[in-house]
Amino acid sequence: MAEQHGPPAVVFEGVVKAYGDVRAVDGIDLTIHRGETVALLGPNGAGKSTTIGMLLGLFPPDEGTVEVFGKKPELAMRAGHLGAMLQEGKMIPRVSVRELVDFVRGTYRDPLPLQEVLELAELTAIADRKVDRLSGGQAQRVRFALALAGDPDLVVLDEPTAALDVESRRELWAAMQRYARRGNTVLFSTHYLEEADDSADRVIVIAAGRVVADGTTSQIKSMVEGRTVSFAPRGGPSDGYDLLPGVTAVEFHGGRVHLRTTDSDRTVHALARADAFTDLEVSGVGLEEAFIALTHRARHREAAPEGRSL
Ligand SMILES: Nc1ncnc2c1ncn2[C@@H]1O[C@H](COP(=O)(O)OP(=O)(O)OP(=O)(O)O)[C@@H](O)[C@H]1O
Repeated sequence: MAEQHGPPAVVFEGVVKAYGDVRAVDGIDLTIHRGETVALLGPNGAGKSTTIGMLLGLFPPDEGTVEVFGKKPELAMRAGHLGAMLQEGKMIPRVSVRELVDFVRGTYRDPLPLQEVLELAELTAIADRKVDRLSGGQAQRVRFALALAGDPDLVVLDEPTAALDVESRRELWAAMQRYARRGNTVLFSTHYLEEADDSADRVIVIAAGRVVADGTTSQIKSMVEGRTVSFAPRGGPSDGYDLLPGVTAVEFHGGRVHLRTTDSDRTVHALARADAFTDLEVSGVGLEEAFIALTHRARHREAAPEGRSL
């Protein structure tokens, strides 16, 4: 992480945004420090785009405050601190990559040199090509170049690799990492833990409008790895599931006990010795299950802050 001078890159405090009855963002607090590369990870409809929209000052929160480098987002945007690459965004046809990038540079007070933008976004070789003749991956790198043109301190990318093939993803991430290595701050949203793992220092997991986990990729991965052992407890749930070998989390839903475990063999052996179950199932923990479990846990903590004892 770069040395900290001045206010953090991003601060959200108690931020809420609702669309009718849907609380798209439901009380988010977070701080992103200068120089961090942060992934906002979450399933469809988690609230990632709404969070990013408020961060860019596209619309205000209903409650709470958002600050970017200590300023309101609109002011940070106007001062050239922020560059954005959003999900949609048509490009003007019939101009070359170089002309388009140069045109957008011209709208900023203190832009990056043209060659530097083209190099950072790996566009030098295709600078003379018309923008309506590009592959999906190349067009996405042009959008990335446009986000960098004003030499922003923070660049925000909303699902930048959606609909890209593997090679185009790799090229876009390489471009993003080159920019981050200059000491800039990067925030991107994604559905994929692998992308976060390859490119981010930190992962903020959002589900149902809340931050449900925040840590390094290895911390987040350890929540996702392992297996779930679930069963109907014989004679009703009892105490001490959390003391079984390998068990890292215990949840109750649908009349069943769900144990997250790092060693399902030993967990199942211990349960069998205690003759504690019927209808046992062992399954891997995918990202979707991890999101659900994390969301469930966040809600549970809120409903019973002292936690449920077994
Ligand atoms: N303009 C809108 N009007 C009504 N509901 C909206 C609007 N924008 C978002 N929502 C709802 O708010 C919730 C959060 O949506 P958001 O787009 O922020 O999620 P997301 O995490 O970015 O999802 P995705 O990964 O699918 O882009 C969803 O339930 C969505 O349907």
